[in-house]
Amino acid sequence: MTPDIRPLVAGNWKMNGTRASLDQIKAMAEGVKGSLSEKVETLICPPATLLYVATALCDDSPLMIGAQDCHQKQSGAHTGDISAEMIADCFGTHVIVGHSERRTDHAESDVLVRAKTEAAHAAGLVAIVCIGETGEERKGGKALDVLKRQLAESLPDGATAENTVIAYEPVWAIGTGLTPTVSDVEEAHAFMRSELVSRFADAGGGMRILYGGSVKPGNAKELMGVANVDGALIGGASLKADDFLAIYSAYEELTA
Ligand SMILES: O=C[C@H](O)COP(=O)(O)O
Repeated sequence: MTPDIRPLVAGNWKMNGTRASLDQIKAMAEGVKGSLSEKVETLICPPATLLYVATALCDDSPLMIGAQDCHQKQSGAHTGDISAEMIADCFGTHVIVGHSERRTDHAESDVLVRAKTEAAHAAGLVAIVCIGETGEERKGGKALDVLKRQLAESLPDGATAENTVIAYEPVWAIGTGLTPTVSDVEEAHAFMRSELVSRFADAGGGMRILYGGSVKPGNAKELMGVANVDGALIGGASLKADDFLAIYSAYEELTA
């Protein structure tokens, strides 16, 4: 955690979820209604097909709804894509950009991620910008170099603590059940914080830096308690309300 930064517990449903899964969002929306929500923000990013109906379900809940990607342009001939404006039009508040699965499956570069981040900002959305090294890069001692490059090239100059969240997701930890050691997480987050402060000054000091990669109810308290870890970006464990709420509840003790 970082003093004075309100953590964000965010779920990324990836290509999972149909209308039948809306019950889980309903349960999450109810489950986050207590007083902890004043200290910790929550967000679920379902597939785009569920975005509009999911935001309607969260009308009277602090649970926010976001999207998993956006196109860098406002509109036009881009079959299959959705724009940041469309997400805002569905009452989405956030959009994930540069997830490693997008970088790999769709060859997305840092330059493109930066353009998508700018598009998100222009539409009034918070961009959750994902970065992280591969297993090979970590083994080769290059993890921090990769983070430095991705931060420098994926973030636009207009990034602020209000419009941008960083999500550090070591690629080798995603969906594998593996997590970095606490000291590796601490080192990576301290490094990202110093990079952000050196480029964005106070805004960099206030930007949230989430950890993502095999976050579960069983390891949430330990990971979320690390210095400069300002929340989580959760994949598999965000599909079920019980797991998501158990991770969120780790903050009961952390913020006590
Ligand atoms: O966006 C979420 C991450 O890719 C983490 O996924 P995971 O929690 O299933 O490892």
